[in-house]
Amino acid sequence: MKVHSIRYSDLHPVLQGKRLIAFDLDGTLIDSVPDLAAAVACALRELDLPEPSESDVRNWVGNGAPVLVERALAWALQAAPDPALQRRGYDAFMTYYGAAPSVLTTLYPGVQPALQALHKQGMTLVLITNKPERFIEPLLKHFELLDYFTLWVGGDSLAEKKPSALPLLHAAQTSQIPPSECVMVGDSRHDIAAGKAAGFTTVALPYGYNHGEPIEDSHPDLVLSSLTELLMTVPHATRTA
Ligand SMILES: O=C(O)COP(=O)(O)O
Ligand SMILES: [Mg+2]
Repeated sequence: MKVHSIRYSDLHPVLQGKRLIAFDLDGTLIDSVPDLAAAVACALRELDLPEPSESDVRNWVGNGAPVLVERALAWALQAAPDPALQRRGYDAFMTYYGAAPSVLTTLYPGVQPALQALHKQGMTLVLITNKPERFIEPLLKHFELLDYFTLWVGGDSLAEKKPSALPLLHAAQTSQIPPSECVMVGDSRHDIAAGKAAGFTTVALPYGYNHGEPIEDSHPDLVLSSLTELLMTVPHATRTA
């Protein structure tokens, strides 16, 4: 038996029979913590409170902006913030972050070519983040990714956010693709929990923000080291006798 020819498949086997891929944003496509941390620090300074470090903020990202601000205030006060202070902190954070959401933020390696290739393959790509909706479009535009996505959902777009299945089911339903043909790709336990609850296949990336825990603990279907592995070239040996 000898190897007659080699063909290369463009897609990872986990994408076999799949038509929709839902991507998380923070910690999956973009390393946004430097800008988030800068905005949190400015907001706390405005309230005459101590400023957390970037690595503190890294552990607080994942449950949306209100919870990020609440965690920062609780850290600074060593107690839960009252609603009035939470409101002031949130408003200040939103103003500072809105003014500079992509100054220090970078795209993770391989993201652009992976999205471009998946889009070219005819995959429906959607974005599901817990970040407030108003920041999504400017960020996708800044990184020239907007055209790859047919739909985006923010943490404040619907009645529930990840780990709820709701935003994922909304994306599947809007795209008229059954959950069994959908994949959730993300960096945090909330992405994996939401994906499982929605009946999506789950793919995790270990380089983002997961509250300091290994993403393997959430038991995703697959862990990849970068998005380019979704396009892993697999040699197929066609054998002849
Ligand atoms: O804003 C957050 O808390 C996290 O956003 P993500 O869902 O894109 O990771
Ligand atoms: Mg994330």
